[in-house]
Amino acid sequence: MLQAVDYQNENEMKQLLQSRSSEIDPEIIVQVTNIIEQVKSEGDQAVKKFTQQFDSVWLDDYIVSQEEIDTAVKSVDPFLMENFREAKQNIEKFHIPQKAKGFELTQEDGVYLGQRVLPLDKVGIYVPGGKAAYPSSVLMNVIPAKIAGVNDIIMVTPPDRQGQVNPVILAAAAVAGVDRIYKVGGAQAIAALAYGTKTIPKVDKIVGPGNIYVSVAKKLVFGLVDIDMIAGPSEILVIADEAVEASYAAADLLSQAEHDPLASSILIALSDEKIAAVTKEIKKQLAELPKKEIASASLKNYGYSLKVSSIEEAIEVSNRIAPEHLELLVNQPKNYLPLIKNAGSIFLGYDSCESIGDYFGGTNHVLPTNGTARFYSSLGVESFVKRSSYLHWTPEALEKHGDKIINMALSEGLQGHARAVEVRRETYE
Ligand SMILES: NC(=O)c1ccc[n+]([C@@H]2O[C@H](COP(=O)([O-])OP(=O)(O)OC[C@H]3O[C@@H](n4cnc5c(N)ncnc54)[C@H](O)[C@@H]3O)[C@@H](O)[C@H]2O)c1
Ligand SMILES: N[C@H](CO)Cc1c[nH]c[nH+]1
Ligand SMILES: [Zn+2]
Repeated sequence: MLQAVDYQNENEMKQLLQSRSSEIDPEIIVQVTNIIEQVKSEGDQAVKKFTQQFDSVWLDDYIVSQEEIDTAVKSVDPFLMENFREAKQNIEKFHIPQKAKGFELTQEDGVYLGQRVLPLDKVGIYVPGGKAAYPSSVLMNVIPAKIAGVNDIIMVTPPDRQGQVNPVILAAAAVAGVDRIYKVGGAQAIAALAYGTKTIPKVDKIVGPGNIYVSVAKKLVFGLVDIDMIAGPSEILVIADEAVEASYAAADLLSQAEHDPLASSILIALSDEKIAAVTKEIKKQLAELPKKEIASASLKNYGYSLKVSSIEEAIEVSNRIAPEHLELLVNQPKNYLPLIKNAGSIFLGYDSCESIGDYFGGTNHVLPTNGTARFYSSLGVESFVKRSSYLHWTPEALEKHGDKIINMALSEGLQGHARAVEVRRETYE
């Protein structure tokens, strides 16, 4: 159920670290490139053609109307609508302080220079269709964009065979404040957002998870537009001390395993007894899960247990793995926070299960996976802004420092750069 790994054995650790990184099938790259090229040249016609081919529905008009949104909102359980609104408030509270401010420096001789922080104008949000519709992901993607001040938030999501979008997704989009919604999914949706069609505007950045066709398309259009990250299957690493209830650790490991057969769940504990108790609990709880086939496939392939001799050692191992979610189910968890270097989001203490962060706590659940927490951060307000710098110089400053600029330009053989300073200085008398 959980494969035991000896973390002091370099080969076993290496295998654990590499176990899910896989090459992309070249045939998929060719197929997605072809879809992108056709959307680029044929626009809406190609979008409709691919929607018919892959989603089995022809749509003359693929804009979601206000009426469809209103009907969806009315159809959703009022308590769930309340939950969305309260979650929104919590997500806003956490994300508002992320707003970066610009600055300006004033120097001698009337020189000033500064940096502005500007929101992106248009952002495309991909919301997966398929079996698992996550309205919580709509909130997590849209709310930071709103706080950043993005002008136009455009959501794309595949239609079902009747040409409809899941009402819960539309309701979450209404709560979050999406500006427009289109019924299109897959690589054709990404291409439409990157190049624009008569119906869909070209955006500056595309965010949101999706299947392999969506991920490959995002990689291929990166550069023409920005993208957030390639969010892979979910991961959780639980560090359990001797005091934690085995049922807590087991439930939390299963909570991510139920997402995907490729999800990864790792338990690090201080004794064989604790590992055995958690494993026993996993078996018990698994039997009661509706998604038991997915969870057990995930645990079979990517479920691991490691025994260490201290919490500090557990954190060292976790830093090497750089998990998407790290739970510290230990006494006095905050004492260990300074030791954690690589983790997408950290959950501190026995009562802080990861699902709080998935839905309601306020932190973002769009997080780096597959070891990329070493260098990527979670989605946030900063994902939806850009920085722009400015500078003002005066004749006094150029008189004083012009020689240095000329000298540096000439050292690079760039006469033209030097000249731009010289022509000005020649006019100062
Ligand atoms: N990290 C997260 O927060 C998070 C949240 C939700 C979902 N996900 C992931 O997103 C993915 C959702 O996948 P999905 O398939 O259910 O929905 P999706 O919306 O990503 O993909 C559906 C689209 O794929 C396209 N497609 C399907 N088969 C194709 C084919 N053979 N060739 C070309 N295009 C094809 C279709 O156009 C269809 O509209 C899953 O991998 C899931 O784990 C991640
Ligand atoms: N845990 C997922 C990200 O890894 C996000 C999610 C959405 N709904 C439930 N969970
Ligand atoms: Zn989750």
